Amino acid sequence: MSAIEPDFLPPEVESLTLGELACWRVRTGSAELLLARQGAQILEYRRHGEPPLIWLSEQAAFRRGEAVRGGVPVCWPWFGDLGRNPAEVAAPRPDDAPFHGLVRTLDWTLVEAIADACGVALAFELAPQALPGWPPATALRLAIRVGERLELALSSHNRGTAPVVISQALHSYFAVGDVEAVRVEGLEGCPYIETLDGWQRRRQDGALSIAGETDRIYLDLPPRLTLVDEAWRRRLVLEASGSRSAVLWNPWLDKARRLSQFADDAWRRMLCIETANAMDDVVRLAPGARHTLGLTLTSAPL
Ligand SMILES: O=P(O)(O)OC[C@H]1O[C@H](O)[C@H](O)[C@@H](O)[C@@H]1O
Repeated sequence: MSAIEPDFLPPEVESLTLGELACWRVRTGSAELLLARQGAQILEYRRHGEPPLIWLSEQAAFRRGEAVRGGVPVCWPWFGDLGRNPAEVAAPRPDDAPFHGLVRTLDWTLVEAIADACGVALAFELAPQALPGWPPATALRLAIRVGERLELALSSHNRGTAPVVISQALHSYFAVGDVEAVRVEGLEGCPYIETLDGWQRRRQDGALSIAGETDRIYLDLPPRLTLVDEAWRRRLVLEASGSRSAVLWNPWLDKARRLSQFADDAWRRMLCIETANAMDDVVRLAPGARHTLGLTLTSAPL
């Protein structure tokens, strides 16, 4: 695994520094992507002449050791509170287990940046030994393809001799015109865990509208979810692979005031739909096995 030297980046990829973070801006004929080395975190994605698809907080702080609010933080090798995960995920438990795992604040290595007629392909890697306190030898690679659409593929490869169980998420913050005028289709009839009411198991009735704080883990999902945005007259289509679960999150008014890097009224402009492997959908990797969590994002006018 060797890092790409800045001189070998294609002209579509520009290095820049935002606050304390090394970043890249990728410009293709159809879209622009901003991303940080820390966490291999996508910060923003927009197609030319359109509002952003992936939201970046107006109060984003670009600090070392802290995930940037917005974009697509990678949650791995556990999602959320480790203590809430199935016991098999919690097995190699570090003493101080941060929320959303270990990798969103580490520096990944950019190992690939290739431009072609359709866009730009990038890949980041994180070596197994990068995770002190978490012994399983599991290598991570995040492949990103940016152009007319955005494609993400997060691969976990168990290079050790013991099985590894992980939970994870591509914690995508989607930009919306007005969260009170969106609905999410594809969840109908699916079971979910209502984390705001004792982690009870419930079942979704109809499409989901957002009318208050929302923090749910949906299970048994179909591959396609659609975010219908009436205010911006567009639909975002999320095609997941290697995943049957997703976390739907909006902090609403009260939690917005408690969140870091988040304006009091920013809840109205975002909705997280986090393509995941969570709870019943955790990933079991036998020695030598590999799993890829994928998301393809497209959008079309309503
Ligand atoms: O503030 P963070 O650690 O980035 O977490 C932000 C959010 O992530 C997920 O969506 C969780 O389900 C939420 O409960 C949490 O508030």
